[in-house]
Amino acid sequence: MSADSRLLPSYADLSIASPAERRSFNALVDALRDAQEAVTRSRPSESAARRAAALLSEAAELLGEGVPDSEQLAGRLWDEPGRAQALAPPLYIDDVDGTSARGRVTFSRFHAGVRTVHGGALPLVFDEIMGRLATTSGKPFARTAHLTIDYRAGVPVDTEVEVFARVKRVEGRKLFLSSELCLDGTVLTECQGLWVQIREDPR
Ligand SMILES: CCCCC/C=C\C/C=C\C/C=C\C/C=C\CCCC(=O)SCCNC(=O)CCNC(=O)[C@H](O)C(C)(C)COP(=O)(O)OP(=O)(O)OC[C@H]1O[C@@H](n2cnc3c(N)ncnc32)[C@H](O)[C@@H]1OP(=O)(O)O
Repeated sequence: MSADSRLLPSYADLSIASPAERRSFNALVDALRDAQEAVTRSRPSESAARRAAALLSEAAELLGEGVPDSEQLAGRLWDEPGRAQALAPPLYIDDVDGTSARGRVTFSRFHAGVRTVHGGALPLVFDEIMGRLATTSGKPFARTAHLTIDYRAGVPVDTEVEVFARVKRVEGRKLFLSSELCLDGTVLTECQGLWVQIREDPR
């Protein structure tokens, strides 16, 4: 995937990894997501569960202790869905300008509560798209200060839904944003958020 700088936060650093390193790391994160989903969907025999656990442990051992967080790639591959970290659902951000953002996400059973998406998984997507909107187009680094979620209807798994976000108003360092997750034009979940631009960039 080629980076579109308009979609990236002002402080995004794409030079953190070479294209080959980015591709191979992203493939690893995809495989991790697949493993999360496969474990969630499975009801393995005792021996299959033990064998799968051994393979996953072997992968963790291969990766070792890791690097300091200032050098990790997870969460920093800005042009990859979900920034190449496996906690949040893979959000594709299609468009961001100074005042609005638009994306798509498909939740899977890994993120499900009872049949519909878990209420704790939805804020991951809102925080991600509003966080991106709060920090693109030359805006300084800002942190989430407050989120309010309204769950209007259950969000289905294995179904692509659209996510929209906009800046409602700016008061000094405070950015008030709103966002909603929609299926076929119906709002399923909505979120109001406050981002505060921090006084000093800690990174
Ligand atoms: C999903 C897993 C991801 C794993 C990723 C791995 C690696 C990542 C690597 C790089 C990632 C980089 C970017 C990530 C991109 C997106 C992430 C989304 C962003 C976040 O996920 S970030 C984490 C969660 N976030 C926090 O960790 C914030 C903790 N907190 C603070 O850091 C401070 O609290 C702060 C800075 C918020 C304010 O502190 P401060 O000292 O600068 O300002 P102060 O307190 O003076 O407030 C100034 C004015 O805001 C009002 N105000 C403040 N708080 C309010 C509240 N809660 N409700 C209502 N009003 C509030 C005051 O009332 C005052 O208003 P007024 O000026 O009118 O009086």
